Amino acid sequence: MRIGTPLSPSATRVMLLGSGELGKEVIIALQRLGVEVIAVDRYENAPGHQVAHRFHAINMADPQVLRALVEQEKPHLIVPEIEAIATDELGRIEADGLAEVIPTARATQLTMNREGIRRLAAEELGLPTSRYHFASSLEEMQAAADDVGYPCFVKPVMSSSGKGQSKVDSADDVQAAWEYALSAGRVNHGRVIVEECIHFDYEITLLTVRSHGADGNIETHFCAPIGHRQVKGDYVESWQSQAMSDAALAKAQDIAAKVTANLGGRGLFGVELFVRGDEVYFSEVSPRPHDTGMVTMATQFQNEFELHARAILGLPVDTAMHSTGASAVIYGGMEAEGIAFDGVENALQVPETDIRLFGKPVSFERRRMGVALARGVDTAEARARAAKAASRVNPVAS
Ligand SMILES: Nc1ncnc2c1ncn2[C@@H]1O[C@H](COP(=O)(O)OP(=O)(O)OP(=O)(O)O)[C@@H](O)[C@H]1O
Ligand SMILES: NCC(=O)N[C@@H]1O[C@H](COP(=O)([O-])[O-])[C@@H](O)[C@H]1O
Ligand SMILES: [Mg+2]
Repeated sequence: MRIGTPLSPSATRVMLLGSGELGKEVIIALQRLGVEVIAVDRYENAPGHQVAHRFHAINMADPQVLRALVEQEKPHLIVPEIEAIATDELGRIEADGLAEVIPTARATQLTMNREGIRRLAAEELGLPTSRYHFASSLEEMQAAADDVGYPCFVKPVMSSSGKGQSKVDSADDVQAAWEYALSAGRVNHGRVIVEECIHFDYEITLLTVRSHGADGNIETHFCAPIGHRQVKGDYVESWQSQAMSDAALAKAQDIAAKVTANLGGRGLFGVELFVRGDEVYFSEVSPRPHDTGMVTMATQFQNEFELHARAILGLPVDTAMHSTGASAVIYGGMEAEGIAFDGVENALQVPETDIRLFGKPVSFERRRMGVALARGVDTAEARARAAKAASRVNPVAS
């Protein structure tokens, strides 16, 4: 792959589909390697729009609109950053040789729908997962919940960041969970997954990189496991590395290697796993950088965004850590446009900390607007520092 001067005809051109906080960092990493980047999102002034060579605000779920933009911009690589994209059209774009989809169009199709990735993992690859059923009506969901038992989790088949997800404690809660899934899912698909609750000791994201080795063959590299805590299906803090038994780590890496090998292509994947004792359960996988992986901005020589950029460009990668660290989310805390933040100077008084404010133009109560990063001698110190720094950043209406 040739990397030329950006905007020159010989430069590698990359189109990000989705340009939130994760895409913004990928764009910066790509630009540092001399790549020309076009940032696309559903709204103007998305975080990645603010740092790209060019940007567009389009409905990425509309196949014709997506196709027209790809034909206009002629990217060499398309890098999906969210799930809500016309992935079937990505398949046609790839098949027609218009651009290469990262990691593959098939991977984006399988992972945008929980049914695709869950059936692949559990039924084709035989990986351990929670017991589950899919349901398309309240009656089917009731039967599914009764079968997997209570408590159980209900999620729309197309959703992320916990949207539309409920923990159902008893049969009395089933109807409310069905209605919530239908109303809050990303796309109203009328279909949900009902999952047995795994009573895990801890959960991890295993960042897994598929990249070219010196001999040109694809190699699989693992980052150290990232522990995290979720509230209502959305991450609030993460740390690296999560202590694990050798047996559990080996199982986690084996699961991650199998699922990413099947999805194929090059790039970084976030493999989500639940761990109980030495048992490891596959939960889901993002074929792209992961929100909990923002901690790698404090802990690794090459953070997850740089690893993704390098892997997709066919460059060497190094997943080593230099420090123990943690991340803690900064929320909008209000519904307002163009908010500002007080207290950054107090936050940065906490030793070995840093912050990233994403620059989202509109704030919601629970919208992730930034993240605090911290290092420490151990994960307890790093977590306490990250949480303290995050708590000192106060959103204010401007
Ligand atoms: N079967 C389960 N057993 C126990 N906990 C679960 C189960 N399913 C989900 N959870 C909890 O809810 C969290 C979010 O679930 P999941 O990752 O499926 O949602 P999501 O909407 O895809 O979120 P994201 O896009 O942020 O990954 C998990 O990280 C875990 O803490
Ligand atoms: N769990 C997936 C995830 O964290 N995705 C990240 O959040 C952005 C959307 O944020 P928004 O909903 O605030 O627009 C996405 O663009 C991506 O960066
Ligand atoms: Mg998840």
